[in-house]
Amino acid sequence: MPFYPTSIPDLYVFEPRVFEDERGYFFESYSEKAFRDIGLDITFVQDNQSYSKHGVIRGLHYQLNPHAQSKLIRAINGAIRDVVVDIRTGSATYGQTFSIDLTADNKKQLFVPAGFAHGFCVLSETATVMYKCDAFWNKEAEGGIRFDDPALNIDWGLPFDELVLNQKDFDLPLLADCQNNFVYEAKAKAVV
Ligand SMILES: Cc1cn([C@H]2C[C@H](O)[C@@H](COP(=O)(O)OP(=O)(O)O[C@H]3O[C@H](C)C(=O)[C@H](O)[C@H]3O)O2)c(=O)[nH]c1=O
Repeated sequence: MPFYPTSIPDLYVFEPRVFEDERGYFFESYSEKAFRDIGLDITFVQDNQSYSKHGVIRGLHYQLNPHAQSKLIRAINGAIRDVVVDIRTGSATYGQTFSIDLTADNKKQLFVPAGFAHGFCVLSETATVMYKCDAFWNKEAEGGIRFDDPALNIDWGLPFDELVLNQKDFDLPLLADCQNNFVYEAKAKAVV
C-alpha cells in the first residue's frame, strides 16, 4: 500500500493498490502489516462512520492527551475536503493546515497522527466517511477550533453560503484560544 509524505511531518497519504476486473474492484483498505512495514506502530481500537449531506462541515475536532487520537480517514461514498491543523506545540509546522480531497473514486486515505485538529466538508450530494482511531472516544477530552478561523484561512472547497454546521461547531474557539496539551516529539520518518 503506497504511502506519500506531505508538507507536514508524520502526516501521510495512502493510495491503496486497487485490483479491477470485469466484476468490479478489490483493495485492502487497511493492513496493520503495511503500517508496521514502514515503521508506523499503530493499533486502531475504534472505527467511526458518519453520513453527511452536501456542504456539511464536521470539525475541526481533536481529543486532548491522554485521549488523543491518531486517525486513518477515507470516504466510502461521495467526496470530502479533509482538513487537518498541526497543533503540536514546538512543531515547525504549528498552525499549518493540510487539505486533501478524499473520494470514493480516488480511494485515497489520510493518516493523521495525534496532535492535529481534524475536520471535513462534504463536496458531493452526500458522503459517507469511515475512519479508524487508535484511542477511544472521550467526550470530556474533546477540543476544537472554529472552521473559519482567519489565522487558518481554510478553503473548504465550497462557497460560504453552502456550508452547514451544527451550533456546537459554530461556537468553537479560535486556534489562539483553544485548549491544547500536545507537544511535538520528533519521530523516525516512515520508510515510504
Ligand atoms: C466522535 C464520537 C461521537 N459519538 C457520539 C456523540 C454524539 O452524540 C454523536 C455525534 O457526535 P459529534 O457531533 O461529535 O460527531 P462529529 O461532529 O462527526 O465529530 C467528529 O468530527 C470529526 C470529523 C472528527 O474527526 C472526530 O472524530 C469527531 O469529533 O455521536 C460517539 O458515540 N463516539 C464518538 O467517537
